[in-house]
Amino acid sequence: MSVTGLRKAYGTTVAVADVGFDVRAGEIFGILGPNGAGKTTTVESIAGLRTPDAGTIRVHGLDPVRDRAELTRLVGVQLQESKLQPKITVAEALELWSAFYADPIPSGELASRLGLADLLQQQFRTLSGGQQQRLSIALALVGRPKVVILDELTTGLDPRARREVWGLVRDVRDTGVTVLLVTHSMEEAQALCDRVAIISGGRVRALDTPDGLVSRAASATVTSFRASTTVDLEALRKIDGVASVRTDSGVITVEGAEDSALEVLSSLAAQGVSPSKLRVVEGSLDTAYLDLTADHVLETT
Ligand SMILES: Nc1ncnc2c1ncn2[C@@H]1O[C@H](COP(=O)(O)OP(=O)(O)OP(=O)(O)O)[C@@H](O)[C@H]1O
Repeated sequence: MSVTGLRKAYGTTVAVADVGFDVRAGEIFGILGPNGAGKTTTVESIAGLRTPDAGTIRVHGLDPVRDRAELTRLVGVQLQESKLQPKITVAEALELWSAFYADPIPSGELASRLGLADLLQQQFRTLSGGQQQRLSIALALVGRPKVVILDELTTGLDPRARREVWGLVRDVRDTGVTVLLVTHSMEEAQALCDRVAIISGGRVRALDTPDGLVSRAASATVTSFRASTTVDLEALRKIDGVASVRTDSGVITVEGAEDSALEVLSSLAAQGVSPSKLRVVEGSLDTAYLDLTADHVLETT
């Protein structure tokens, strides 16, 4: 799947200014970004649900606008907050969706794959958040798609239900389906995605593996320690690659590039300071994300 030069404005608001990326077959590709970044507009354009103003999208060679009918057979979509009729049962929803496809996955098989077998007669309104999400993934998979689009899949789920849903998404990927996942959650992107595009202000700001994004960020390494003697914090701030130095309740924390910890330790040695409770940890996607999405606002036409 490839997206090049995608642009979409609503009136004077430019939701997507210029977005491009390639998604490899069989990967979980994450689209991460703050509210209003243009994520939903991007994936709904890929699904053929919105018409871009400019740009080229190809999904297995198909143009989502021109080849809409064929595309719907190839792409399964679970859209943001997809709500079904409250009284529809799980079995009825699976049957209804199956009717759209020539060769659907049999309902019983799909229900047991997604842990819905005991819930078939239950009405949608009585399902828990996690069960509703499992059903929405099932509905996205009914037509044996090659690509599934999942938009804010685990928003509002408790930690156990989120992990369960993540396991299901990995299972889907492991059957060869390409997964395009929109998320706000750094933790989700780090746990689940093979590669992540960070979108902000309608543009791709970075695209890499989660680990690659962390190591590229200004705060790839976080070094913290206590010291019984005074530390020259200015000397630490001047070290090449150090992004920030702060003190909180006697703990000094230095964030910096990947190799900054060694430099920090040698500066402490030169100052005659021996640190205690020394910790050196890898920065998280959280800090990388904040570095990469700082201060981007949407453009206007
Ligand atoms: N149908 C629409 N009509 C008018 N403006 C829209 C429409 N859809 C989106 N927008 C605007 O376009 C911008 C991008 O919205 P979009 O939903 O694509 O972002 P998002 O990254 O998915 O946000 P969120 O994380 O909040 O869902 C926002 O400013 C939004 O208000």
